[in-house]
Order: sequence, then C-alpha cells, then structure tokens
Amino acid sequence: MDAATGTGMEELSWCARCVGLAFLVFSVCVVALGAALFLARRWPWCSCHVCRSYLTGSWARDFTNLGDWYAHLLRCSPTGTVAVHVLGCTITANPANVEHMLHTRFDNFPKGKPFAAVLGDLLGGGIFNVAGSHDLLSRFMASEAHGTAVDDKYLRDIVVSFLLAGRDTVSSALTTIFMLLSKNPAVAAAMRSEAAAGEKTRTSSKTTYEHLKSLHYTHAVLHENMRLFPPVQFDSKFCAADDVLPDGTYVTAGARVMYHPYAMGRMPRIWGDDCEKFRPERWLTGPGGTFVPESLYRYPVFQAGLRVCLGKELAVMEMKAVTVAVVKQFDVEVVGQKGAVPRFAPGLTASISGGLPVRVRRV
Ligand code: HEM
Repeated sequence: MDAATGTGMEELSWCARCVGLAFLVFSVCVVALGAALFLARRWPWCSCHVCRSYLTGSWARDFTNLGDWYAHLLRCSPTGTVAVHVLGCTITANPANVEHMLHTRFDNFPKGKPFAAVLGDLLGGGIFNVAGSHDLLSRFMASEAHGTAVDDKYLRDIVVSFLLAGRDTVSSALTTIFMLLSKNPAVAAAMRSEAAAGEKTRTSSKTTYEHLKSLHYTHAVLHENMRLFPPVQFDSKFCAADDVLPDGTYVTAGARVMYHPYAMGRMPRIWGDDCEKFRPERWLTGPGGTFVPESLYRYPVFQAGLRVCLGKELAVMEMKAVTVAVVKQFDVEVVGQKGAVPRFAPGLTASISGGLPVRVRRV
C-alpha cells in the first residue's frame, strides 16, 4: 500500500464513521420521539380518572361546562377537595379550607406569580393580580400618606382594575338574575309586590337608599342568584410554603390551590338537598322573615377575609336598584339563541355564552 492510497483509505473510513454516527443519532432521536409519543398517549405521570378525563376532554360528554364537572367531583369527594395532578392544582369547596386560605394562613396563600404573569399586560399592578403589600390599594394609600403623585401607568391600572372589578361582575350577575326571573315568574311577582308595598309608605316617588335597604326579599333574590351563578366562579392562590389544609389535604410549596364558589353553591352539605333549586326564601330566616347573611367562607362570592371585595355593598345596591327598576315595569322573558338553552360560560368573569336574547314586555 503506498502513502497516497493509505491516506485515501483513512479519509474513507473517517467519512464512514461520521455517516454511521449521524445515522445512530438520528435513530436514537426517532426512537426517543416514538417513546415520548407513546408515553404521552398513556399519561404515565398520572392515570387517575380525574386527570384522564381532563386530558381527553371526556368530562364534556356529561357536563356542559368545566365548573359543573368540578362541582360533581367535589360533591363526590368526602373532604370536598380534589386534585387535578396534571395541572398541579388542588380544588376545594370545603369552607374550612377556604377560611384557612383567606384568613388563618392568609400570608401562605398569595395570588402568586403565575397569575400575575398571565394577566400582567392587561391588569398591570391592579387589584386582581398582585398580592400582599404591593397591591394597588396599598400603593394608593402609601401615595396619599406620603403626598406623592401617581403616574399614567398607575392610573391606567386603576381604571382597568375597576372596570374589571365593578363592571363585568355586576353585568354578569344582572344577566343571570334576569335569566332566573324569566324561569321563575312567581319570584318576579313577589319582588314587584315588595317594591310596591314599600312605595305605599313613602312620600316621594324617588327610590331612596333606605327604601332599597328595606327590600329583604329582593336582597335574598340577588344572593340566591349569585349562589348559583357567581360572577367569579373560581379563585386561585399559590401556596408559599408546604401546608396542610384543615381537611387533611397536603399542599406543597408552589402548588395552586383553587376555591370554587360555583361548586360551593351546589354542595348539598352546605346548602341542603335542594341546593340546585333557586329558592330565595332560604336566606330569609331572620325575625319576621328578614334576610340573614351566610358566612363568607361558605359563600365566597365576594372572596372573604382580608382581601374581601371592597365594592360588595355598592355592587349589591347597584344590582338592587337596576333589578327593582326593571321588574316594576317589565316582564323579561328569555328567548335564547335560536331557542337553545342559555349556557353559563366560565372565564375570568362568567357570562352567558353568545349573550342572552330576551323579549321585554311592559307589565
Ligand atoms: C357582583 C359584583 C362583584 C363581585 C361578585 C365581586 C367579586 C370580587 C372578588 C371575588 C374579589 C377578589 C378577587 C381576588 O383577589 O382574586 C374582588 C375584589 C375586589 N373588588 Fe369586587 N366584586 C364585585 C363588584 C365590585 C364593585 C362594584 C367594585 C367597585 C367599584 C369592586 C371592587 C373590588 C376591589 C377594589 C377589590 C380588591 C380588594 C382587595 O384586593 O383588597 N367589586 N371582588
């Protein structure tokens, strides 16, 4: 073998080795991809029925929205708490757990970074997406105390936050209330009588704050509506350090814990066996049939504890004024989207999918 031929052979075997190696790497990648796809189809990290149902979407065969499915799971759970492992999320409808998160161990359940990351562009440093002492109200109070000016971004955050806090929530509740009144004309008639009875004793025809406050039945109707259709269906917090909830559920640091007002309004163990029924009288258990509020940990429609909704009373008064004004003069009948049953749709604030077409008739 001469020197020239020897070099050629060496070059050939080097090339062959490179091609062989490339083929090997390619084959390993194909096998790895195949294995990953195979494993992905089998979800080996969690094969529990909840995770499977969530990932395959099979829950949608029996339920029209995710909230109804969660409500079903929570009703079946002895503790009123379930885990969706693939989401790293614990969902609870247990009032003791809600009190633990929103009051007893409030500092251990902040809003958390994941929520702020998702909604940061929309809400900025507004009320819904920040925790602890950096929230909008704390900053506002600090700026007042120190006499410091507020900038444009800060004002934008206030406007967006209040629009979201006070507009979409109230309009969501007003939509569902007319949906329920349409199905329950006797309730609308009782509201009408209550408003008329109050008017007889008044000298002015103007609706006053005192008059609205005296409408216990209407107050009950509004609360019963939000029990079944809470404008904020669920609320998430992120656990800061490992914790054990009062029902014994262990939550690790970083885990998402969600309390679910929509499901809580549908728990027989909280509201009794007729929990699915729209029955305003359940709130009228005070002397002479007056309204009695429920603990906010059992009815966290406005959240509860240290960060309870600041617009709660205003929202109820606003809704009362609108509902009474409409009901006194009109019958509102839901006609639906081409005759279809209205579908309650989850979201940051709930709505009726596609809107709620109605026919309005003067009474
Ligand atoms: C039916 C109507 C309403 C419902 C169901 C509702 C519900 C809620 C909920 C669930 C929260 C807690 C959000 C969270 O931290 O995750 C909240 C907070 C808040 N809401 Fe409302 N809300 C309503 C109306 C209003 C109105 C009309 C206003 C004022 C115009 C308002 C002002 C606020 C404010 C300022 C907070 C933040 C409180 C804090 O973080 O300290 N809300 N609301």
